[in-house]
Amino acid sequence: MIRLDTLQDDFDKALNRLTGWEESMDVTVEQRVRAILEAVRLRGDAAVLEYTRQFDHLDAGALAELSLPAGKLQEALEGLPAADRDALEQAARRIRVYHEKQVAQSWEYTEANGTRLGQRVTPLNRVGIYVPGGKAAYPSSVLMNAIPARVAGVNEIIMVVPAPGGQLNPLVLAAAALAGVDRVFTIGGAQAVAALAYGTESIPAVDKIVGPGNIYVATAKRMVFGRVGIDMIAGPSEILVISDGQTDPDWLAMDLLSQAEHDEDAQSILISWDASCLDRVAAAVEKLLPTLERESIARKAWEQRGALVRVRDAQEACAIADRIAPEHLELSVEDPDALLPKLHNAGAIFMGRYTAEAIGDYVAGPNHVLPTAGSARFSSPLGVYDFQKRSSIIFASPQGADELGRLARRLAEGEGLTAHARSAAYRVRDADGR
Ligand SMILES: NC(=O)c1ccc[n+]([C@@H]2O[C@H](COP(=O)([O-])OP(=O)(O)OC[C@H]3O[C@@H](n4cnc5c(N)ncnc54)[C@H](O)[C@@H]3O)[C@@H](O)[C@H]2O)c1
Ligand SMILES: N[C@H](CO)Cc1c[nH]c[nH+]1
Ligand SMILES: [Zn+2]
Repeated sequence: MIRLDTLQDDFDKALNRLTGWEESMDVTVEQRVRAILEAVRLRGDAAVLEYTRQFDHLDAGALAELSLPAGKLQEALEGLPAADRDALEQAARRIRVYHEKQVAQSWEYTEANGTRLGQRVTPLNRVGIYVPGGKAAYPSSVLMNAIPARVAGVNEIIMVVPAPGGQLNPLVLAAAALAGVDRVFTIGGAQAVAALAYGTESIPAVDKIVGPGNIYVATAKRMVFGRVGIDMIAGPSEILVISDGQTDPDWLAMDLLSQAEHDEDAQSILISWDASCLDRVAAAVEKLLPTLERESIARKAWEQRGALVRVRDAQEACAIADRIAPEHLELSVEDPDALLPKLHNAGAIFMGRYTAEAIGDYVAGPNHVLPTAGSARFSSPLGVYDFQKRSSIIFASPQGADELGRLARRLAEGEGLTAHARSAAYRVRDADGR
């Protein structure tokens, strides 16, 4: 963990070192991912099987063996303890209700000359959803990925999830049944992203890949963008807490650790203008770390990428948070609404002391697939809009063709594009279509 103070001389440099980790990222990650993508592109199923053996210690003779039949998903749902099923169903319902508000509708308007202009919204045809599974199982990510896709009306949802050593949490399968996933392959990492992007003998290429993952997954998605759509860079988790020093330090420490326990690459930052708050939370983190099941992951993340930042006031805290653009931003202060107008860059904002980031991870309703690594400056949470696309609609009446054709011809001539000018002019009354 690093301690920073905005009053120190090298504050800017230190903050950049802390958060600009993509630039300092081991170049071998990029090289390794590139090699995996290329192997899958050229050798399809065989390469996917090799990497699955290597990274997930899962041996299969053919990729078909890594495809889960729908019956198995339903069986998992029916076999859940009642309390688990109830929690999953309540989460699914809340996520669906929230996302239904995001549905965009087609629209159209008509001009006086009969020209009609509009935008047609249609769902994507086939999407790939990545559900992480290397260090932990994420049934919640199944719901967060698949429900907005279903709400948008996507035709086919193909899910990939690694099953290290062949182990798969039944909640993951049950969530897939509940959310209406069409096909599941137990593959993960860059090889799964490549299979979805390029297609293999057994896995059809998709139109877009969405979902969170570790640095290998996030890098692979970035590299296949263009060949397929992607939602965003949703890499290792991040939390930034702004505290006024009045929240129980154990609460704050556990909020920081909740994201640290995801991954050694996760990031947890606390910002406060109350120096004693930083000390109390630092002590609470040390006290609570040994109580975690995933202590070693959380400790590594806290040691490598954790930070306690002292600022002069709330205004400065917001300016720094905006600069970091964290995935999750907790405003653990008396009046979070007063800070909101000063904040622009964050995947999700958790308002007030009682709003633990963890409820957003599971049940609040908004999506937990969120931009990381500063990409909240230009990306949004995963949503129904990621699964819808828009086509412009243009209908010209004879009178509209006449009026707009004259203008278009003029502008086309200005560009020296004769065919454009004549194409428009053919529909202009009394024009000779020169
Ligand atoms: N930003 C978000 O919205 C969000 C949401 C949920 C989870 N997450 C993040 O998702 C991640 C989940 O990570 P995970 O590791 O548990 O699961 P994962 O499924 O993302 O990664 C596991 C895969 O990584 C690949 N891999 C591991 N080591 C490798 C190596 N040395 N070389 C090449 N490939 C390798 C393997 O193929 C393996 O199948 C965490 O970082 C978590 O913080 C982010
Ligand atoms: N915090 C993660 C997003 O960074 C989502 C998650 C799923 N399960 C627990 N947490
Ligand atoms: Zn989490």
